[in-house]
Amino acid sequence: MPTILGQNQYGKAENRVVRVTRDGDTHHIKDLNVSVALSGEMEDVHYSGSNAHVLPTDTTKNTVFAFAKEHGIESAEQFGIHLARHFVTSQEPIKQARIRIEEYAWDRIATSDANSRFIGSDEVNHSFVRRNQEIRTAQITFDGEKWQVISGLKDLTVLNSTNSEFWGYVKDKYTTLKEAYDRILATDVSARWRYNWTSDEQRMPNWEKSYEQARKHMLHAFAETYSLSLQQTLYQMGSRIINSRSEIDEIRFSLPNNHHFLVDLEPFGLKNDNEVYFAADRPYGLIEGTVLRDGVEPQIPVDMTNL
Ligand SMILES: O=c1[nH]c(=O)c2[nH]c(=O)[nH]c2[nH]1
Repeated sequence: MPTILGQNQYGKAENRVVRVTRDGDTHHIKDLNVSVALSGEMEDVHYSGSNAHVLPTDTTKNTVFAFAKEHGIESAEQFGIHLARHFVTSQEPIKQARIRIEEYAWDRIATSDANSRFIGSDEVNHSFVRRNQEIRTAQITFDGEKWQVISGLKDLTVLNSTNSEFWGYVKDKYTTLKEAYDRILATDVSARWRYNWTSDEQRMPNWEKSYEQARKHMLHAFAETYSLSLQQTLYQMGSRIINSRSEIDEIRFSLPNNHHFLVDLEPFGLKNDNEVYFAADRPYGLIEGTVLRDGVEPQIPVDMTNL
């Protein structure tokens, strides 16, 4: 049977680059995991083994580290833009570059009481503690003309200990769930949002500010929504971001419902007045959805877990 080559891409995955910027005694760090995927005129290497069009994956790795020195890392998005532009414009056979980045945030360690970090007086200039689990993500794609930037975060764990209900749902012969009028609502937010910045002609968003603001709106909407379902909360979080940030047109969420079940303490003669819960880790409800600015076409993939 004759065969032909289909979609293909190559590059170095998971380049772990840590960039220290020294401002006198005060150091700043950016900690990234950068994956490069290049595609273009790569038929020959697959069909005949000719490497004439192949920039080695080893070189793509070196470029990541060299660019960390040469350009610094202002933001994950800006760093990805430098890299994508470089690969597409410097190598004729390369027609598209996709850069995926995870960023791990670090906080400064404060050496006196906990409040000092707000005052800033006792922060150690060069000692950091990794910020819980939350990971920032960015995917930058460039085809020589058009940009697509999808930023996001994952593992942002949030919980409301009240203001959440779930009732009025469909009941069939397999339904045992009791209606809840005051429950815990908890999830690990995974979100990806797409910028409407697509060309060098447009003014580039301030990536750091935009990330902070998107995260803030998401958290505020989670906290402020009196929730009748996680689906409703998802939509509130998404629409708050779209309505507040003109540079973002689309946002997709994947929200596990981290169930907290009230423990029956009757056998011990104790009343459980919404105080003691069993935090189940699986199975979990998985609520996913996209919120779009009216009139725009969705572009974030339905299964965005690899982004
Ligand atoms: O917020 C919820 N949405 C659901 O669709 C659902 N289904 C369920 O069993 N519990 C919940 N909670």
